[in-house]
Parts: sequence; structure tokens; C-alpha cells
Amino acid sequence: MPTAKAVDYFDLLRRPYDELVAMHRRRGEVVKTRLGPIHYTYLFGADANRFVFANSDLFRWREAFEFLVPITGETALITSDGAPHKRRRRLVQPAFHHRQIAGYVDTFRRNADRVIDSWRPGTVVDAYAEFRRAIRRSTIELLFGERLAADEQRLGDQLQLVLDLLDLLPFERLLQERLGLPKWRRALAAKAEVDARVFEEIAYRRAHPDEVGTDVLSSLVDAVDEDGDRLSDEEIRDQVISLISAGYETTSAAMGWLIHELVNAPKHWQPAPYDDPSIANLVSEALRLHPPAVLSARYVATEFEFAGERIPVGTQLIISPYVTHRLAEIWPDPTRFDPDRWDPQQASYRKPTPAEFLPFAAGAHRCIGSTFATVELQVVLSRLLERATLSPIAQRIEPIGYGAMRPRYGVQVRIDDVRPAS
Ligand code: HEM
Repeated sequence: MPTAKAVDYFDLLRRPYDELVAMHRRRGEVVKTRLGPIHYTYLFGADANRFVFANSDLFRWREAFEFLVPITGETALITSDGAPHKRRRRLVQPAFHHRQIAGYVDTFRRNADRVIDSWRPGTVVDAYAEFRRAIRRSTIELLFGERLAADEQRLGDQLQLVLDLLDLLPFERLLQERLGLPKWRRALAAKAEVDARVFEEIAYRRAHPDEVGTDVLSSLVDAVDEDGDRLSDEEIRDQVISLISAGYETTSAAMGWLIHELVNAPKHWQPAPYDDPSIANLVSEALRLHPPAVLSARYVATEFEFAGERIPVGTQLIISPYVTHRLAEIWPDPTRFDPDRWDPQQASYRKPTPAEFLPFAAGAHRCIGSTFATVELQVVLSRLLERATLSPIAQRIEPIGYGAMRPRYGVQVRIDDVRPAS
């Protein structure tokens, strides 16, 4: 059994992304690592992904994502298992149907335009931070509805304090929590305030059923399954907060990488409607080369064997979209940003399987917001290509984060041209 020596850990901390790929190359499909009491088993490659996605009942999510509970609540989808997960997912799903998302396009467009309207040619901006603002605004408007979004700035800042906890390393988080340090206390106070606002809004919606909203909160308040079952107020609150935590940093990160790649490959700076295949190909290629969810975790609840190795109960299992997306046997010239590889007209085109292209994972907990995120990225990108021309400036580009890998120092660009909204 290839057990990584402690030295891998230091490499992993120093150069985490390259080191994950190197670990797979050096040690194969199953890599067990240990540092003191912390045991992780990495399963690398498409076969491993296929196995993990097809056997969701071997795993539990609650133990794998326990650290999220203070942030997203007891009943969030990502920390639910079995029948309660199935029930909640069925009730949340309608807010993310294609038809519903078509109604969100105007909001994505308006908030992207608002950012571009504020730009002046000849100046330098951090395009990642700029569109992160737009994505934050759209997310809050579409999840909470217009009444709560009127206070978007304050709500967004409070949520940010909560989301910042996700960036702490496990031991830092433990220290913050156990000792009740200021970062932890501030975040919990902010969460209590957001919770109160959300409960107030749920009560308002229940008292005014005639005021039908088109936002996700309305959909959750109205949700009822065939047995007449509904989500409780606590469940609705947890879904809304966890949807924001799961959705906003990840989507902004993908947008940052897209802009970074595009300013360095100006031949792809071709305006097109958001639903044009050329735009979809750009988004897919950015999600391949820079998948915001670098790793996906599972807690092993039933022992199993994979590639001749026994994986015991209690193992924390990790699969990696990042590593899979950089395997040359699946993706020729894997580190090159090449949106044409997604063009079915190309002789070399081969549709990737869900085990080969997995930015949103697959199986029981597949990202419920994948269409929401993809359409948002397509709309924002389409507005950017149509309305502005940007060029790169010399800067350090370095990723940070595992749940939402993003450009650490942003994406600084020069604004060459801004065109009016059509
Ligand atoms: C580019 C953007 C996004 C990426 C890369 C992403 C990635 C993922 C991944 C990999 C998972 C599966 C985790 C696992 O299997 O362990 C997941 C789950 C989830 N995502 Fe996303 N996500 C994105 C955007 C969104 C958005 C916009 C929303 C909501 C508005 C969202 C809501 C969720 C939720 C609620 C889950 C948990 C589903 C469940 O446990 O049943 N995500 N996401």
C-alpha cells in the first residue's frame, strides 16, 4: 500500500495543486496519507471517480462535512444523508429547474452590465473582484428576493464573515471555535443576524401567500411534495444560507479564471449570445482547467475494496476533479487553455464522461446549482465579450483555496474599451 511519507504533507502545503497531480503520478490510484491522527485516502483517476459516484450508499456526507454545520446549519443538503437528504433535495430541486433559471437571466445580465458601466478605458481593475461583486448581488437577489436584497450590501458583508470561516485550515478552525476567538464570534454573530432576517422574511411570505415571488426563497416556502410534506422554517433557512455558501465563491472563482485565460488568449475574445456554443465551450474549458472544487470528500460508512486495496469504515476519502482534469490520457496537452477541445466538429472531439469531467461532481450529492452557475457564467461572459475589451498586465497569478480555488491576487487587467449596453 503506498503510504505517503510526512514529507508529502509539506509539499502538499507548499505547492498543493501541483503536488496532488504529482502524488497520483508517483503513487498511483490509491494513496493513503497520515499526519498524526489525520488519515486521508485519495482515490485518483476516472475509474475511481466512476466507482465513487456509482456507490453513493457506501458513504456519508455528514461526517465528511461536519465542519460546515456551524456555518450552514444542521439540515443543509451537503451535510444530510439517506432519506432526509433525498426528501430535502426533492423539495429544493424545483428552484433549480431549467425553466426557473431562464427567469434568472435578466438579473445576471443587469448586474454584469452594472459593473461594466462603471469602467473607464485606460484604467486598471481587478476583474475577478469586480465580477465577484456582480455575482454576489445576483445570488442574493435570486436567493433571498427583492425585499431582502434591498439591503444587499449589509447582508453580503455579514455573509462574507461567515464564508471567511471556510478558508481556515482545520486546526485554525478548531482553535477559533474552542477558544471562541474574535473571528469565530464575529462570524456567529453575523450568522445570527442573517438568520433572524431570513426567519422574518419566511414569516412574511407565509403571511402573504398571494405575493408570489420568483426567487429561490419563494420556491422553498411553497415547496410541497406528493405526500403534502413541506420544509420547516429551519430547513428553509439552512438551504438558503448553504446555497449561498456553496454557490457564490465557486462561481466567482470560475469567472476570475475565465478572464485570466481570455486576456491571455485574445483570439477567443469573440462576442456571442450567452447560449451560443462558443460561450459554453469557454466556460467548460475554464471549469476543466481551473475547477473551483479541487477536492471532494466522502466519509466511508461501509468497508469496500478498490484496485485491490481495502478501504475501512471511518476513512476520509478524497477524489479530485483537479487531478482528473489534468490527466494527459484524457485531455491531450492538459495544461493548455483550449476551448476548441469542446467543439464536436473537431476530428479529435470525444464527449467526456461524468467521471472524466466533474466540476460539479456526480451521484447523490451532485451540485444542485450546476445549471444556475453555468448559465450565470455564460451570461456574464457574454456581456463582457460584447461590451468591453481588456488586456493583461504583468502580475502574479497563484491559486488559493480547495473548496473554491480562486486567483489569490485577483486578475488585474487594463480596460482598453467599453461599449454601451445594447
Ligand atoms: C462554478 C460553480 C460551482 C461549482 C464548481 C460547484 C461545485 C460543487 C460540487 C463539486 C458539489 C458536490 C460536492 C460533493 O459531491 O462532495 C456541489 C454541491 C452543491 N452545490 Fe455546487 N458548485 C457551484 C455552484 C453552485 C451554485 C451556484 C449553487 C446554488 C445556488 C450550488 C449549490 C450546491 C449545493 C446545495 C450542493 C450540495 C448538494 C447536495 O449535497 O445534495 N453550487 N457543488
